[in-house]
Order: sequence, then structure tokens, then C-alpha cells
Amino acid sequence: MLKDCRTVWANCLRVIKANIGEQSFRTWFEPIVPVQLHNNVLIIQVPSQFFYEWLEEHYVDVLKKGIYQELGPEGRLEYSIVVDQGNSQNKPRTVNIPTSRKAAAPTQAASPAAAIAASALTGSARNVAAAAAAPVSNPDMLRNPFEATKAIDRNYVKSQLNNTYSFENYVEGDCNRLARSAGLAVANKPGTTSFNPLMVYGGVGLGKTHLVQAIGNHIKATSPDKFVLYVSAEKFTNQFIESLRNNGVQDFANFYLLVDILILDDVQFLSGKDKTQEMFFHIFNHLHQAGKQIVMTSDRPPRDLNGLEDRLLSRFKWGLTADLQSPDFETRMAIIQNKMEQDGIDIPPQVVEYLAHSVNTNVRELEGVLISLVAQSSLNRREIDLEMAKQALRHIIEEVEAEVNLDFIQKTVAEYFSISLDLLKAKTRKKEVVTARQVAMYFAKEHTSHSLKSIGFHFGGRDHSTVIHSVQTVSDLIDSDKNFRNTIVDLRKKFVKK
Ligand SMILES: Nc1ncnc2c1ncn2[C@@H]1O[C@H](COP(=O)(O)OP(=O)(O)OP(=O)(O)O)[C@@H](O)[C@H]1O
Repeated sequence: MLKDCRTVWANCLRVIKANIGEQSFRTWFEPIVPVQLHNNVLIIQVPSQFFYEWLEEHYVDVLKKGIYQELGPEGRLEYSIVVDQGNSQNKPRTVNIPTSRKAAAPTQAASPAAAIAASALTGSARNVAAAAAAPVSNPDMLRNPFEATKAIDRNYVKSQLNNTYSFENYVEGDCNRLARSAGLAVANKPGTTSFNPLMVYGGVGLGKTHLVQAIGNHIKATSPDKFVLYVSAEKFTNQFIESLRNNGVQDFANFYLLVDILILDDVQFLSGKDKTQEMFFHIFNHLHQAGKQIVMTSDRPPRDLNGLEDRLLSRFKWGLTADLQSPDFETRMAIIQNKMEQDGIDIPPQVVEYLAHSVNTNVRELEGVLISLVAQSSLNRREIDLEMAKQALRHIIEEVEAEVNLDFIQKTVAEYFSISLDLLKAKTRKKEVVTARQVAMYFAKEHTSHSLKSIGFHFGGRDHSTVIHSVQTVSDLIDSDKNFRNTIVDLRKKFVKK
């Protein structure tokens, strides 16, 4: 009797179902569509390259068993798949790939750990010439994640969002404007903006985790049906290693494939971890192709992520890469005020200003200083005042003041000449303001590594020739005007390390 592909596949499924877990069956076999049976070759359609690779790695034995039972020893299996071309410009195409092994009497199933270790993911299948056809997709493939997590090792959901991180308490400044607004766009329309993946990078303690957690919290609050997962790259790696050890790689992948918004923190941690990168690469492809949102952080720009595979790095560039810089004086002030409000701390304005001037390294340090000051105050039962702040922060301040920065110079010079900071940077040509501005530029050139162009920019957007002129004028006045020389000597003391 002539068999048709649907009957053969239905019978194969029966064999498969009896041999694997229900969750795995639903995730990996229900989305498959039988398309053709010809000369003992059964062609099945799968939704993606990753899907095909996963089947070949993890279920080839059970597939062989089914085919053998239905079509005998000469039976063959071929996959019709959507090939990821590794380039967002190219549309996916469908290719037919024969299974790596021919149907045979079933053998002992290889352990998933062994399979992944001997990974055939980069095998010849990738190079098979593509035959153009319509892409295949099956939206049912992603099941209700919460249902799935019941069946899957609960360890995977342990690292989660901290709801104290929000956009509301993430202070905006020049240092983070692009990253913050891209984050907000992603949070409002996950998976549908061109910021996918969104990669946020920046130095230690500048707010990467806060920002990406705010994205996750926002999505959770506005779309409770979405499965948002925040995980550090370190945790991801440990879970993966653990899954290898426990023969639980399928469960690991099953779990991650169900995520709607994947937030991977500190992606630089994957450097040099080839197998983990490979797993992440496939999860990334699958989620991206299914229109799911991916958000990542890194302590450096993608081009400096040595030890990460090129194919992964090239995918990071598909979306948007936004950096976080150290906050400027005004942003530091706002961050302190925000923190005071949040924690109900009361600190006099001049102390706030002093802190914002003195701690200009990173936000975490700024917060740390604030906490230690509050602790000192409560231990000594004393109101926080400038003296106490100076005393408490002596070590940090000394360190920081050793590096005189532009903010500090501008503020000190403005104070010395009794004019406002705004006026110092304004367009006005009033004589006393011009002199103060020229002096401040002179010290900026002397004490910072800013270029002439950058100095001009920080003084109300002036060009570099204005800075050259200012420095020259001040030098001439030092030579010709004794009073002016004394002013400079006086001021210079404030910028020299004691
Ligand atoms: N713009 C900001 N507004 C308010 N708080 C901020 C801002 N940036 C950072 N913070 C706070 O600073 C602290 C450090 O931030 P976070 O942990 O997000 O930094 P990170 O860049 O992820 O650091 P690491 O490099 O160590 O992972 C957090 O308490 C965070 O809430």
C-alpha cells in the first residue's frame, strides 16, 4: 500500500512521543509539517536553521527510530528549513537538507551533553545551496512560557528583575540620553523597533544594569503576558554548564526559546567561552527571527569584545549600540537629589554640590559616598554639614581633586570672579565676564587633557581659535599686569595638588 507523508509522519510522531518528554515533544515536534514522501525520503518542514540543528543534535536517534519503523532501513529524512543568511538584509530562504544519518535500527541515544560537545552545528549543512522558496514560520511554536517553566528546571528563572530599577528613577543627562531614549522605545514596543538587539555599553557603575532592568520592569508592568527574562551572562554560562552536566541541554534551550524579552547583562563574560557562545548564538537567532526583543550590556564597545565570535559580534550590530558616559556635574547633582528624595535623606544644598563636584568617577561611588555620609551622621547623631562631608570623604576627595576637571575649573573661576556659571559660558562680551572666561579657558588648557575644540565646546560652544586667543591673552596679561599675575597665582593654588 502506498503511504503518504502525513501518515508516515503521524506514525513517526507516535514513536517519538513515546520516547521523549511532553514539553520537548510540544516544542520540537508539534511545529513540524510533513511536506513530501518520495522514494523512501520523507521531507519535513521546520521553522528555522536552529530548529533543524537542534533536532539533528538532540533527537536524531529518536527520529531514526521512527523512520526505521515506518520506512525500513532504506528510509531517509530531509529537512526543509528557513536558512539564516547571517545578514539582516537577506530574507530567509528554504533549503532541503538530508539528515546526517540514514534510518537505521535504533541505537542507544547519545547523551545531549555528548552531542553538544561534539557539536555538528557548524557542519556541512550550513553550506548547502539554497533553493528559493517562501519562508516557513509557525507562531504556535512558542508556548505559554509560564506553563513551560513549570515543567522546566526552575533554576532558570532565579535570576530576575529587581523592581527598584525604573525609568522614573533613572536620571537623564547628556551622558545617557541616547541609551535611555532607545531603552524607552524598546520598552514601549519590544521587538518591533529597529533597536533589536539593543546593546548598552559603558564603564563600571554607570547605570547599565539599572537601565536594562528598567526596560524589563516597564515591559512587565505594561504587558504582563510577556515573558521577560533578565540574566547575567555569568549566570547564563553557569546554567548552561550545569545543563551539560545533567543532560539537560534541551531543557535549557527550551526554556530560553520561550522568552519574549531576553536581557543579558555583562555579555563580555562570554569571551573565550566558545560552547556557551554557540548556544547563545542559536538562541539569539531564534528569538530575533521570531520578533522577540534582545537587550544586552557590555563593559566595552562591541569592537573591543575580544574573544567573542565574529558571527555573534556581527549580530550585535543589527540593532543599536548606545554608550553610557560618566555623568557631568549637573547630572551628578540630579542623581544625588533623586537619591535623597527616594531614600528620604536631607542634606544641605552646599554639601550636595560639594559631593557632586568631588565624586566624579561613577554613579555607584557617588551613591556609596552618600550612604556612608548618612551612616556617619546617624552614628554620631549629628546633622550632615560641609565639615562632616569633607572629613568623611577625605580620602576620596583627595584622590579626585588630584585630577582637576573642567567642571571644577569653571566653578572655581566663576566663584572667584563672583559671576554665575551660566554667565561664564554665555555669549556676553562684558569685560569682567570675558576676563573670567579667558582665565577659566587658560586653566582648562593647563590642567586638563581636553582638546582646544573640546574646551571651546564646554564654554558655550565656542571654537578652538577663541580658546587659543584666550590662552594667549592671559599669558600676555601675566607678563604685563602685576595685579592680574597675582590673581592667577592665587587661583592656581586651588588647582594644584597639595
Ligand atoms: N542615571 C542614573 N540615575 C539614577 N541612578 C543611577 C543612574 N546611573 C546609575 N545609577 C545607579 O548607580 C548604581 C550603579 O548602577 P548599575 O549597577 O546599573 O551600573 P553598571 O553600569 O551596571 O555597573 P557594572 O559595570 O558594575 O555592572 C545603581 O544603584 C544605579 O541605580
